[in-house]
Amino acid sequence: MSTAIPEAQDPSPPDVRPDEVPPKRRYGTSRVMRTPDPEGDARKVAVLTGALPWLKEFHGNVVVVKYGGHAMVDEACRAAFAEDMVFLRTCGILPVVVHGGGPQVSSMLSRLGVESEFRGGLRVTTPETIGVVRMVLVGQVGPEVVGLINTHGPLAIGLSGEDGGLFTAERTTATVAGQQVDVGLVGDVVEVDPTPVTALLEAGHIPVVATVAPDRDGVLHNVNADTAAAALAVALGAVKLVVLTDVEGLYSDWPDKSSLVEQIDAAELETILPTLDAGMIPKMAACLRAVQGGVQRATVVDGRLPHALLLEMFTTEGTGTMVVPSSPTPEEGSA
Ligand SMILES: Nc1ncnc2c1ncn2[C@@H]1O[C@H](COP(=O)(O)OP(=O)(O)O)[C@@H](O)[C@H]1O
Ligand SMILES: CC(=O)N[C@@H](CCC(=O)OP(=O)(O)O)C(=O)O
Repeated sequence: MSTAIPEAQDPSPPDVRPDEVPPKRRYGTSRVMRTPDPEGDARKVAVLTGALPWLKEFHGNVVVVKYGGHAMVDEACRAAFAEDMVFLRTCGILPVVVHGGGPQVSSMLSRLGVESEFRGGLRVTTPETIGVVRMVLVGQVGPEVVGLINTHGPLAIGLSGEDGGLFTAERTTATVAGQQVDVGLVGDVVEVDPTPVTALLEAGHIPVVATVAPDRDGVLHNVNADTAAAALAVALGAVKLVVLTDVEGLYSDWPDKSSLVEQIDAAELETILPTLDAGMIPKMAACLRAVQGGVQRATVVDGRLPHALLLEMFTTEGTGTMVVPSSPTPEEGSA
């Protein structure tokens, strides 16, 4: 008995939408003639082969990407961010997104007639405003980030620190001029149960995490997204934490733009941390926490530049500020 060969159907794979059919090389009658461009070709080949060591290094590993609220404002950048996440996943890397949304929370509070106050980079959060923080992060920004990624196919799934016991928070304070000051219902992450995130990764998804979390008594806390991203990166054994924000990186002499720090080790960062200002405090503290917790690299990258993340991850030069573990002292090195 012969098996009937099904008639040839539309050759496009079913998950490619008609308006997204990638440019194809054509064989047969409709050939597109290329203009010879040996220099251009050599550049393309150099970029592709230059990415190989990084593709090998990151393949099969978790990379936590903190997507800051200030990096979400431009449409082209949002689309590039979504492409980058899908690019990583398609390369066999496991991206986990932890999103912020500070400006979006502030704008909602201001529509409700509430002025935002930050101390040491942390939002002063009251029993009245925590509901607004949850509504904006879990109900608005999270689904928007999921939707952006899912224009490429059903990859992203959103969850928050409340889901599946992901985060347990503990009330924390902010540091202002060396003093600990109260900021209300703001938490640090003291426990992570990564199971809900690893289950999504194993199922081929891109988890998108919003950062509100209950404390041990079930009281909801507002967790800074940089802090949560670092805690999650450590718990997942991520190889890298990438923080997308609205500056080129860390300036040693803020706001002097010529003082961009390309690389800093954990010991140096620990020393300068008390001198930092505003939003950079939780951000750099998070990078420090990540590398001290075993994440090999934590980088702060300018999310206003489309595809800065790809540049950072797949080129030797990288971009932004990279935090690396402290080099061992001579005694430690010889031990
Ligand atoms: N030393 C510094 N280097 C870079 N940026 C700094 C520094 N000190 C303060 N900043 C400010 O921190 C901001 C980033 O923090 P934040 O606004 O909280 O970002 P995000 O919303 O991405 O978390 C920068 O836009 C800049 O205004
Ligand atoms: C305690 C605290 O400050 N929480 C932040 C959570 C969102 C966040 O971190 O957003 P960005 O990453 O965009 O700054 C806030 O309420 O603004």
